[in-house]
Order: sequence, then structure tokens, then C-alpha cells
Amino acid sequence: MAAMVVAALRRGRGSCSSRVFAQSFRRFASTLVVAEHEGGQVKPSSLSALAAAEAVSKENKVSVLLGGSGPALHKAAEHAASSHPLVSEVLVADSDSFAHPLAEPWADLLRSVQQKGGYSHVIASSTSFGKNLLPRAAALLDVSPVTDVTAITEERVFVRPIYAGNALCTVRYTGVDPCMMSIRSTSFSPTTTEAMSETKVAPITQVDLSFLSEGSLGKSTWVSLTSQDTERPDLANARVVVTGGRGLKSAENFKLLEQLAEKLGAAVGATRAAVDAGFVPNDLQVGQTGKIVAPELYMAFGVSGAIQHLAGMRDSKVIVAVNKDADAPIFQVADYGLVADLFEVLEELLKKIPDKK
Ligand SMILES: Cc1cc2nc3c(=O)[nH]c(=O)nc-3n(C[C@H](O)[C@H](O)[C@H](O)COP(=O)(O)OP(=O)(O)OC[C@H]3O[C@@H](n4cnc5c(N)ncnc54)[C@H](O)[C@@H]3O)c2cc1C
Repeated sequence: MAAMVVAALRRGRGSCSSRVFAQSFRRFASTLVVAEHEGGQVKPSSLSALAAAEAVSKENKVSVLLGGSGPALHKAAEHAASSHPLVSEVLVADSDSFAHPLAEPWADLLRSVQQKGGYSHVIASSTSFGKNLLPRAAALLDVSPVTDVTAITEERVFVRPIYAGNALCTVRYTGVDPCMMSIRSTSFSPTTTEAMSETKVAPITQVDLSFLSEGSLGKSTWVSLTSQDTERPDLANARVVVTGGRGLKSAENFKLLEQLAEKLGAAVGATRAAVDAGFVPNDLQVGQTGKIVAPELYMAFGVSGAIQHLAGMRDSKVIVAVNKDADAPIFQVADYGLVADLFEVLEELLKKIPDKK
């Protein structure tokens, strides 16, 4: 992969000398991790953001920000308090205003917490929520965020993909604090529970919400959440993903992939062409404008391998592709390729793979 060095993002306000002065007196990094939670647990993508905070500095003082309301929030706060050895405090914003991932109130919250805490770094995961929140909060704080970070080489030097993942760019952040970034969770492995010391539990503090006003809610309102009632793993974190492309030909045929996913304990993914054709909803889309995945096994059926699709799955550990066109670009990234009719292959796989117990 080509590597490029790109310096100078956005110069902060104030003179260069005052910036150098301020930074030379900051001995340790202090990071605010904006965490998401579900069912009383910090989401795996946010645990990856904690791993990224460790990559910023082993001596990083990490605060975790959680928002929402009710018992699930407090359970998640307890989980966060013992989720990583570097976590020094958990900040809880207990209000219905943060119960849903609406960027407006969350950006206000982030600004307020940053202004009080003076963190050197703010990290969120590149989820739909993180991608929505970070630029808005960065604008309020008058800094430029660095997005989709895949590696951290120094406290302010990051690697991120460009040109739909075809090149990696090394970026030095030269702006004022905070250095805000979104990270690709597939690039930072969360700390395992075994690696955690049992005694380390960070204190939990309530955030002062006096900054909240009617204006904080902005123009957006929460309507509803539609989610599929399925036992299958979340696409972004699944160990195995089976993806279908336009070659599946219909929503009905996608059910074959769902049966395979059921047997393998896998998540189902799709190309944009399959989503646009109405075969599956768009939250299954993998790629540049969909989800970024890096499972241990990625199986692609009837997927041509367009550059925008590869951008979302090329980091998978093992890639298997089935396509009837031997020249399909997907075979250039596949570890195992089968030139065959996908329907014949699926039928055989469904027959031979036993049901999951
Ligand atoms: C700005 C932008 C962003 C985009 N973002 C994304 C994105 O996030 N994700 C994404 O996926 N795409 C994205 N796209 C679209 C992308 O360019 C491709 O159009 C899309 O990925 C193609 O999907 P496909 O492989 O399913 O369809 P096709 O390219 O039509 O390929 C279908 C494949 O199925 C094979 N096939 C057909 N029948 C069979 C059969 N019976 N057995 C075996 N093989 C069969 C064919 O040989 C063919 O290779 C984006 C495009 C743009 C411009």
C-alpha cells in the first residue's frame, strides 16, 4: 500500500509559539472516550476506542463518557469502570436527552465535558453515532477531527485510509487541543477480560447538565428504532460474515444466505447493488458507504468486488469468493476463489454443513 506523509491539518487559532508553549507543558495525554452502550454493557466498538486510547499513550489518563437514562446506563457505567486498566473515571450524563443517538444534544454534552476536563484527545468509534457526533462537536470546539484512524504511531500521528482504502495516509495533527478522532474498531483489539486486573475499578461521576437547554435538542427528533429480531451477531463485530451481491437476484434468494449464516453463526452482509435492488435493508451494506468489517472469515456470493465494496471488507482475515465470472475483481483479494454458480454452491453447503447446536 502506498504511504504518504501529509502534514498540517488545520492550524488552530492563536500564535504558533503559544501552541508550542502549551504543548510542551502537557506531559501526559488525557483522553475522553465517548462510549456507546447496549443492554447494560459497553459496546465492543467502544472497547476498541479504549484500546486506541492506550495506543495514544501507555500513560494516558482515560475518562469514559456515557449517556442515557435508567438502570441500563448505570450497569454500563459499572462495566466501563472496569473495562480497561487506563480508565481513571467514568462520566455519566443521566438524562433522557442522551437516551438516543441524536448528534445535537450529544455535541453540546461533549463540548461541555471537554471544556471542563481540558482533554488532549477525544476518541469515538467510527460507528453511525460517532460519525454523526464527532464533526458537529469538533465544530463547536473549533478543531478539525481526524476520521477513520486505523493506527496510531505517535500521540498526534495517525494512519487513515484514503481513496476508498486504496492508499494509507499518515497524518500529523497540528491543531490545538483536543485532538479529536474517530477510529475504525476493526483495527484496535479490545483488552481481554483476562488482561484486566480484578481490583481496578474507576470511580463513576455524574456530569453537571446545567448547560442543557431547549436549544440543545436542535431540530432533530427521535422517531423510532427498527431492528431485526435475530440471534445472529452484529455485522460490525461478527467473526464470520456471509455477503450477497446482485448475483443473488432477489430478496427471496437472500434467505438461502440467511440459512447459511444461521448454520455458521455468521452475520449477513450485502453489496450496495443488492441493497439498492431492495433485496435487503441498507444496514446490511458493507463498503465505503456502508459498514467496515474485518471478520475472521468473509464469504462473498455473487459479488463482483467493486472498489467501494472492497473498502469495507478487504481487511478480513480469510476471504472466500464464489462468482461465475473468473475475471471478477473479487478474486484479486480472495484467499479462496470458486468459479461456479452460487446457487449450486449454496445448495451443497446447506446440505453438508450441519445445523448449529
Ligand atoms: C460513491 C459510491 C459509493 C459506493 N459504496 C458502496 C458500498 O459501500 N458498498 C458496495 O458494495 N458498493 C458500493 N458502491 C457500488 C459499487 O460501485 C458496485 O456497484 C457494487 O458494489 C456492485 O455490487 P455487486 O457486486 O453486488 O453487483 P455487480 O457488480 O453487478 O456484480 C454481481 C456479480 O455477481 C456475479 N453473479 C451473477 N450471477 C451469479 C451466479 N448465479 N453465480 C455466481 N456469481 C454470479 C456476476 O458475475 C457479478 O460479478 C458505491 C458506489 C459509489 C459510486
